[in-house]
Amino acid sequence: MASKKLRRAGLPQNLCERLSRHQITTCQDLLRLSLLELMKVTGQNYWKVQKLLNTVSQFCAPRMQTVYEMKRKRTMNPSTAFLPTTLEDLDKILHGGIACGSITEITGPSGCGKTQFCIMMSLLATLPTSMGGFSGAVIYIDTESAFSAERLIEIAQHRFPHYFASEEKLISMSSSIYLYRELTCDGVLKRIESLEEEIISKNVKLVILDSIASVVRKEFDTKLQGNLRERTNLLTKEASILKYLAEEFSIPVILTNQITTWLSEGLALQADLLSPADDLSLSEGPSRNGAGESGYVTAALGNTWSHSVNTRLILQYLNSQTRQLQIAKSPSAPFTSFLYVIEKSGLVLQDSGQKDQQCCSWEGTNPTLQAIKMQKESCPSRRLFSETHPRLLSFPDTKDLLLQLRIALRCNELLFFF
Ligand SMILES: Nc1ncnc2c1ncn2[C@@H]1O[C@H](COP(=O)(O)OP(=O)(O)OP(=O)(O)O)[C@@H](O)[C@H]1O
Repeated sequence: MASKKLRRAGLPQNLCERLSRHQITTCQDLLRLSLLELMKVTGQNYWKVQKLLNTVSQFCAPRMQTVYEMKRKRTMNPSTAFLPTTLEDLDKILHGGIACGSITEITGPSGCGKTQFCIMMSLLATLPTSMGGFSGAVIYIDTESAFSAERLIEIAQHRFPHYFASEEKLISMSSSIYLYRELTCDGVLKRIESLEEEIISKNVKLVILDSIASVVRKEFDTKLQGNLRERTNLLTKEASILKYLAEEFSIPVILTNQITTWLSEGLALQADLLSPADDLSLSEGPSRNGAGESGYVTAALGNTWSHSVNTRLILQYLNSQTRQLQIAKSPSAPFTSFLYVIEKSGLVLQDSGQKDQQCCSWEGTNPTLQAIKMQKESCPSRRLFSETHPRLLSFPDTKDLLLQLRIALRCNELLFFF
């Protein structure tokens, strides 16, 4: 990764200092220079500069490893491969919890518990290894000013009442969570770019970005020409840095995302404006299944972004109390869903009697249809958006429909409207 700091490449200290006086601090800065320029800034001869270039190139080139090495590392130290969520059944299906070395996205409508999940995970990462934690620090990038220190303490005291009985433990836990409030895209990118050194110096074992979508959606109106490309470039850059950090330090990276409702003909409505009472079904991927379903809810930020995340967990409402957690995308776990509630101790899965856990094979099935089918089966009383709002979807002019829908939502007059 070219943004790696030269100081980490094993170059002599005096050379690093000399280069930094010329604003050359990363591999990228150095590799951009010609041999002649390098000879000038380093004061070294042609051969030494050639050697320097080789060292730096090798340092930032991606390293190859065999599957055997990968497997051996995980077998030798299985507790470092996953961060347990302490939601037992979920951990079992995920082979131990949130995977290290990759990006996990938590997506869902507003208020369904994404931030609660992140706060809970940040607490869990600080726990000692004997309790399933990573005994490390956490970097929490908050783009919505949603993080609550009081809530963190409440979850800690109710989830682990014995361990957090003393104030000392609470202080130690809360001092290992480093919170950054970044309210602009530029701020988020700069923060992500500067994480490498912090991860090393603070012994960081988990990075959380809550949420990736909010700043991006605020700043990029994708209806304007060129904005979509710029937004995709930014997201791809952020994803690639976060993936690099996850892999390089073998830590989990958790991001939250919002949802978008797609109506027919590609018109999108930001569904995070909607409340649970609006009873929108949430499915992963497009639900145009030929049955005339022209409205669906999906994770925001588009298709390219969807490919950037390794694991996607969807949180959604079933009713005002009970919610559903779905493993919607995972390289190693099947599509599964669980029921959960949010309590003082954070997210709690419903007991096995009420648990809504179903596994299915993806082979030979359309994942979208499978998701919709499972959702219908798991809660027959809930119906798809297109079923509950047939008149809405047969509205002749989609632009007009969208306008009316937005007005109805703002005026809280959905019932009247329908
Ligand atoms: N102390 C608590 N006890 C029980 N439930 C709580 C408590 N605090 C918050 N909640 C629940 O958590 C919900 C808020 O969840 P959260 O803040 O994680 O939403 P979110 O998915 O991050 O939403 P957004 O996308 O708008 O940020 C509340 O609606 C409430 O149901």
